[in-house]
Amino acid sequence: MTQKLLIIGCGNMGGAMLAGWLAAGENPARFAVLDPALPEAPDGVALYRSAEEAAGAGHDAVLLGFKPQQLGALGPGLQALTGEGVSVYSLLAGIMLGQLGHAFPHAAAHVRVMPNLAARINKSPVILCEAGLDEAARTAAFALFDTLGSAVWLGDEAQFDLVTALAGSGPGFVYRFIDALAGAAIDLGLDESTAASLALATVEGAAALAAASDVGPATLADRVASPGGMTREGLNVLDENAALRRLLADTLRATRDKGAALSKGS
Ligand SMILES: NC(=O)C1=CN([C@@H]2O[C@H](COP(=O)(O)OP(=O)(O)OC[C@H]3O[C@@H](n4cnc5c(N)ncnc54)[C@H](O)[C@@H]3O)[C@@H](O)[C@H]2O)C=CC1
Ligand SMILES: O=C(O)[C@@H]1CCC=N1
Repeated sequence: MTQKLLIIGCGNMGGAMLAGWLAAGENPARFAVLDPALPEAPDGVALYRSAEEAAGAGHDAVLLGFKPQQLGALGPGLQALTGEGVSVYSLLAGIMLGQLGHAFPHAAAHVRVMPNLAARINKSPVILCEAGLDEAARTAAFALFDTLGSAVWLGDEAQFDLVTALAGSGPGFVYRFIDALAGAAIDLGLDESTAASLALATVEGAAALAAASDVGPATLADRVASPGGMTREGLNVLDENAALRRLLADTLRATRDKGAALSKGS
């Protein structure tokens, strides 16, 4: 079981995860941060500015939270922090288990971890894919990340970029949808603040209802569309030639394919 986790790069995503763990009641002393630019760490969490300083953290796992493009430059300087007995958890989009193994050859295990920003409120799916964990360590890793929402193991690493597009990048697409919904209402004559608050409240309520419901979103959509009523006219626009689905397929494809480019260093 991970006793102490050193977060290397604690920006938007690493910071959201740390906030989620602390909000769930984890002991701050279980965490330490290595980040040269973070202004301050939460109370009780040690903050180191260099790998040399962080060598005293007493950690048994690291969470890589810097940019994938930095792996080549930063990897060699992190060897002393990723030695025998240390598990490497990586948030680096596109970077494959084999590349992590090559970059950190002495680590006990390598794990790809894909959360999203809702980790901050313990509502993130967290997709996991590993090499080298024994059964007890797998159970402990799952429990650690499940605290941030709902962890799930992915058996086929070839699908990791696709699930990254869906669940890691996904909030970005949902935020665009909220803005587009509000923007469309503004275009049709509603004032800005009414449009923004109604769009957000509608998406929040609809998602919460879908999550609590024993029927799927398609059935719920049909329940919204009263026979002969207004909603069906709008659904028809979204459904014509699978317009929305095709747009989202293009969106996920472009996002997924960037993962392969990142793994090649671009
Ligand atoms: N932002 C998101 O929603 C998600 C991001 N990710 C992954 O998380 C990682 C970080 O992304 P963001 O948090 O968005 O970026 P960010 O730019 O907000 O955070 C990166 C952090 O790395 C730190 N850093 C830079 N150089 C460093 C060094 N030499 N040593 C230690 N730390 C260093 C920066 O100071 C910064 O705090 C990326 O690999 C990304 O693929 C994964 C899932 C979702
Ligand atoms: O945009 C990115 O590359 C990262 C990965 C998933 C969400 N943010």
